[in-house]
Amino acid sequence: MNAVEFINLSKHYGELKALDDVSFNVEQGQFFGLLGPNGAGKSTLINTMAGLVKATAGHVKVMGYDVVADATAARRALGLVPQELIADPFFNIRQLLTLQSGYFGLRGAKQQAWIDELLARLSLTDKAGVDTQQLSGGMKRRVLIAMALVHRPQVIVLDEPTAGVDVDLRRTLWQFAKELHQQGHTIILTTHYLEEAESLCDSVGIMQKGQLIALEKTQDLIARHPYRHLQLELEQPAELAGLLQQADFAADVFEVQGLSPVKFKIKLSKSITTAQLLAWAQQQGVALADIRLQDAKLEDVFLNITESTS
Ligand SMILES: Nc1ncnc2c1ncn2[C@@H]1O[C@H](COP(=O)(O)OP(=O)(O)OP(=O)(O)O)[C@@H](O)[C@H]1O
Repeated sequence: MNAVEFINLSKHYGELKALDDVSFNVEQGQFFGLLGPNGAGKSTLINTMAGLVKATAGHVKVMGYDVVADATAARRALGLVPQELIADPFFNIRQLLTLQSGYFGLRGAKQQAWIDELLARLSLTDKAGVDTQQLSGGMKRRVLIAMALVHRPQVIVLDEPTAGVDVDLRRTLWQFAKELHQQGHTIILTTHYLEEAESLCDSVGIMQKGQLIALEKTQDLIARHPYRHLQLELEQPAELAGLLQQADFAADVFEVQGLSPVKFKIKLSKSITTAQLLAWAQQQGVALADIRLQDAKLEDVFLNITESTS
């Protein structure tokens, strides 16, 4: 089953197409990364899903419920952790979470037990009685997460949750997100930290200029990337770029970056083998102190895709 369906979704602001006929699905149980450069349309897509932005055309369904026609059911299935806290500053954290529970008709001891668990998991237990206006930025971020999860939504959306947060909160957050995912929740994450996306997300979608330009399992997307990087350290300084231009595999060498007179970073085709490189170095009389081949990372793939389509 699909957790979220985006169906021919468009959002125009005058001439600007913030979303331009976007169609794709996020399957139930996925940890999905929504990536894209600034202004690509990620927040617009998420806000449309949460019913905060009205689409110019098209539909969004959350757990089968249309976010406009079945707004209440769709809202109940979704937990959005926004980038900023928009809440009454004069409530303390527990009051805020109890109030939020009330919006979903959730009351009683069982709900208070869940609020206690959320507070504990997000290291907020000590602060439960503190007014939100007295909280630091990182604490407010924790409250936002608790508010989004208070009704145990099936689909959890984390919109740039780690922008500007400290290492501790980052770890807490990822650990919690992984556990929620293991418990069967679908997680949609937008982030500019591609290392995080690579390690957490089983699938990613890449947006650019309001369109979806890639949608794939993270590992398949990385495996399809034609390049990798070679780190070379030489015993003696040498004009490596010139020598590589003469090699019979020169057409597969894309970039030679000198890090020092003896250290080089080379972008090359995956078709070149280590054996080929060693044979070439020996033939040229280039003595190697160290050789390291590094497969592409999600960041390389992301830059390659977004640069080639911009
Ligand atoms: N309320 C609005 N009025 C006019 N234009 C808007 C509005 N909201 C967003 N836009 C424009 O829509 C485009 C997509 O913006 P959006 O915030 O969805 O991008 P994003 O991918 O989330 O970017 P970022 O990574 O910077 O958060 C941008 O060009 C933005 O300026």
